[in-house]
Amino acid sequence: MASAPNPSFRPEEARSPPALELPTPPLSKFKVALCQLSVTADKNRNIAHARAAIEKAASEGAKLVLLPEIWNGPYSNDSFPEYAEDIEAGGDAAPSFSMMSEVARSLQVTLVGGSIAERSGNNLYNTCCIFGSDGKLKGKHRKIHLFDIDIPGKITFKESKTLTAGQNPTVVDTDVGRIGIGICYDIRFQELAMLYAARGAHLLCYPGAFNMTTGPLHWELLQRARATDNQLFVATCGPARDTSAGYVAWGHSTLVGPFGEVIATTEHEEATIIAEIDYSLIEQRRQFLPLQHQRRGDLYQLVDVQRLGSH
Ligand SMILES: NC(=O)CC(=O)C(=O)O
Repeated sequence: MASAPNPSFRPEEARSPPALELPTPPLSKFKVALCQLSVTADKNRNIAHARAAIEKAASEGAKLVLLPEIWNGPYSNDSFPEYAEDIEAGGDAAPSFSMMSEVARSLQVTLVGGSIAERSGNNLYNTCCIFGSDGKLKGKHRKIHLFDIDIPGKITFKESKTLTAGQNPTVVDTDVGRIGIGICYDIRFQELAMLYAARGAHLLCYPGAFNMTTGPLHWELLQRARATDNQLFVATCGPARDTSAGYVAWGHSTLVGPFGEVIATTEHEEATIIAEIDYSLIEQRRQFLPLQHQRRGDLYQLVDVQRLGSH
């Protein structure tokens, strides 16, 4: 049955929530590095290894470097407490954190530091630290959606056994644009990506370690969906696959452009992808396909509760 047109519909009021203007970043065309690292049980080795990968990426011209989810130790509930760092205390209590800050400053790169387990009081979080090219902490994203799944005969994992969920979406302004951050399972929640787009993000970064059951079906699909729906860049970075590990990661770190196109990707071995991001493509794609102006805000709305709360 055909429905009657909504007489109160005004296309110009239909964006939900009102999209912010895309800010002009200091750099709008630059190289990004996705460091798909091998991870062992030796934390000191992992830290030195990550540092060497960041240095190599910077020497090849990368201005933005991404690390994988949980890169300083094994991805397991048994390991999270052992490898966790007290980021607020810093220094010896946070050697991974200190290395990232120091290397970002000395190489003058923006660093989306994958994630590490963070200890804060009695809680543990799966936390991504984002450093500016001056080495200062620009933002800290605690994984909002914990990875609790049970696919019988395939994979059961409950991050909530040891981890606490973060409470805040994270958008940071950097030399290389406005970046929205999610960690792995966060990529499954389109509302978060839409919120970041509405807040003017150019790029969404998801450090992630999908697995051998969901990875083949969902990993690339979700990245391309987030990029296509929101018409922005999406970058992901996972650990290299270790088939002897308790949790076997899918790998396949990838950069996707605002038309849903895979710009660069890799398989499951250790690798660093260096690729170019050109933000002028965002405006171009949005002109070709003006989704922001065609949303039916009279029929559905995304509510940004943090922006509502601040008024
Ligand atoms: N490991 C994760 O957080 C997510 C994942 O593997 C999945 O969503 O599948």
